[in-house]
Amino acid sequence: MKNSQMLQKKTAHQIADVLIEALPYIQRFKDKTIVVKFGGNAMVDEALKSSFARDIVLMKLVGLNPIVVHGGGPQIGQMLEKLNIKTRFVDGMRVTDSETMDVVEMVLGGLVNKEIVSLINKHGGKAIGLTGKDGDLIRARKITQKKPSTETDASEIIDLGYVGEVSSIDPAAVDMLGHSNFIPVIAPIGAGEDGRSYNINADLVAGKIAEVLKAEKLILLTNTAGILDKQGELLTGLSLKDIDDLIADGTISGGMIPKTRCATDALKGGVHSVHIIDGRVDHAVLLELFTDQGVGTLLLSRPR
Ligand SMILES: Nc1ncnc2c1ncn2[C@@H]1O[C@H](COP(=O)(O)OP(=O)(O)O)[C@@H](O)[C@H]1O
Ligand SMILES: CC(=O)N[C@@H](CCC(=O)OP(=O)(O)O)C(=O)O
Repeated sequence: MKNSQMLQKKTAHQIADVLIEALPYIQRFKDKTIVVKFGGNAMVDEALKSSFARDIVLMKLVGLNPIVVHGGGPQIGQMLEKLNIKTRFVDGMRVTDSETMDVVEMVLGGLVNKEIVSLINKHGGKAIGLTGKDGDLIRARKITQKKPSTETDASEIIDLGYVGEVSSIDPAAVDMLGHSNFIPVIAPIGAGEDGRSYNINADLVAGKIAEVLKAEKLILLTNTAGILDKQGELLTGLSLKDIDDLIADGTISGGMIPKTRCATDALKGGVHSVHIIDGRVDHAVLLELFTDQGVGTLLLSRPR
């Protein structure tokens, strides 16, 4: 046999090995709901966006029920900059006045949502984009943030404007789509009791949706290898108690705070596992779901 033929044969066998490695995972997760949050920072590279979209299409084709929730923080930031509107964050939350809210709704519900929908469709899926307003999916309530150092001082309450948390989810629309041929793609905007739109951190929305849909897994893609310790080393497995300790000692900060808070809420609400994984890695979602190695940080309600 020629060298090139031998090489081809080896590659074919390697492909077969990979497929067989995936088989027990495909069987285990068949018909299970997997909520995947696609983060703004993991969303800036064209090739990665395309590999993400293909992962989602493959998940659906092999019988899983993927639900995509997306962010778009960097994209909102770019648009605000173009429009000369200043922006700032408090503990990972964007302070959102009425003008900023209009931009958030246009960018998340328009540009970003439709881009992801188009990419999934381009790769053979049938995605349907929703904001929390569609089908009355997400009701929001305004949140206020206290300055951590002066928790008892009422004058230190910071008004974040139109920033919300999820007050309720009506999963009917997502359930209907997910259990048919469609892949729901959700932008994190909620409707307030006052009829206004509220800007909700996408991780919080993903966590609540996972909880309400009784998802098997919640996968949060981000722009780091996972949760890192103070030396920058990846923490591969964490329990609820570990997370509390890491927030208290400042190891987890900034945008990682809402991410881990939503993870703990989801775990307490019955989601089996939460994975914080590196969205900068090609096919990160498939690696997590269908290979023995797993990637990133696995969060479980109790230590293993
Ligand atoms: N312990 C930690 N491990 C990893 N990242 C952390 C940690 N603490 C804070 N961060 C910050 O959190 C960021 C991820 O949050 P964020 O930027 O909101 O992500 P995304 O846009 O993907 O939702 C990381 O890029 C990092 O700067
Ligand atoms: C309240 C709040 O901060 N909302 C976020 C919503 C988008 C988001 O969460 O995007 P990422 O997942 O890309 O960070 C924002 O305005 O940036």
